[in-house]
Amino acid sequence: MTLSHPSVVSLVEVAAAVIMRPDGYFLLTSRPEGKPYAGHWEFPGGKIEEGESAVDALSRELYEELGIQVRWAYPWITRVFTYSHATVRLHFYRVVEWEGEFFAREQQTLSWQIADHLTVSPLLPANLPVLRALALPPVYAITNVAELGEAAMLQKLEHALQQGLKFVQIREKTMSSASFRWLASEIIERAHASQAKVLLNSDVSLSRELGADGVHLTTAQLMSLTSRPEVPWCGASCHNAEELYQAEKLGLDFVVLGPLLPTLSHPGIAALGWRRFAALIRDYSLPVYALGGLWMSDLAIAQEQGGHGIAMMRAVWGDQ
Ligand SMILES: Nc1nc2c([nH]c(=O)n2[C@@H]2O[C@H](COP(=O)(O)OP(=O)(O)OP(=O)(O)O)[C@@H](O)[C@H]2O)c(=O)[nH]1
Repeated sequence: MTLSHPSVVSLVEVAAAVIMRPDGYFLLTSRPEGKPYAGHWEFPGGKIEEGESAVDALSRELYEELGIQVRWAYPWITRVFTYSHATVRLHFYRVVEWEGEFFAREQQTLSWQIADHLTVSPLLPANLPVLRALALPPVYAITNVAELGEAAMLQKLEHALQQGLKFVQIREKTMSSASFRWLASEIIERAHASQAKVLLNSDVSLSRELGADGVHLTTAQLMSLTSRPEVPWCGASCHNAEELYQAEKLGLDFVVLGPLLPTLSHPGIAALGWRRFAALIRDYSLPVYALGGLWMSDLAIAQEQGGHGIAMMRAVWGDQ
């Protein structure tokens, strides 16, 4: 027998789908008349029934609502949100393969959208951070002037931007302040010309001064801060559950979790491996980049394990 208590708020478990086309567009649907928040835009999905897994609920709902059969979906982020009518825990999945033609079986309106340029509104309030998460690219490149030198670093950056790189962290611990400023300005200018975002490692005020898109916090900064720095985008380096929890508490936009495999930059540090990575981020609310000894070909496995993408310091710059 279950005893209910007035102070215990029941949690409604929901599975929601980011149905992602190869061009980056995803499907939003408008909530039909008669439901709470009718007319608001949401990701297709619905409540998980008793005894049902989240992924089974997702498949069932997408068939009922849209007439498609899910072929490949992986877990992404999980967010809890309190409405006046209920507290919901939304298990977001990215659906990348499906069969069948889309058909609005519940009189909803369908619209394919891209994160940075949404043309429909209003969204369900719980979905605003989800849209921000979707604006984060899958590959996060970390600069490596220490090994490449400045000229080669800039040349490799140009090449990677042409190949579609959209997210860069400038992390140079041994450069003089003047050289660092020069290099950072050059990187920001080139990246912005390609609509790529640039974060500076650790320095909030320099990031603002140089017009970067935000800051990547070191683990020590993450653990000592009591509030999120006021920058457009803010991520942090994490290695364990305690650090992941702190990043969530500060309301950061994403984290990098590693090392996945042993790396040259952090010799002797125990590697997590994919199983531990997946366990640490199960039901986590922020997008997570896997880091440490990875190649571009590891992106698929990182996403299968619930990651948002991969971060790379060496492999991303190639040997061109
Ligand atoms: N499907 C979906 N639900 C969302 C999203 N964001 C969000 O806050 N929710 C909330 O999650 C809950 C899902 O309930 P629902 O009404 O869609 O579920 P359902 O299809 O099983 O409907 P039903 O109540 O008619 O059986 C609602 O409280 C809704 O407000 C979203 O992006 N997609």
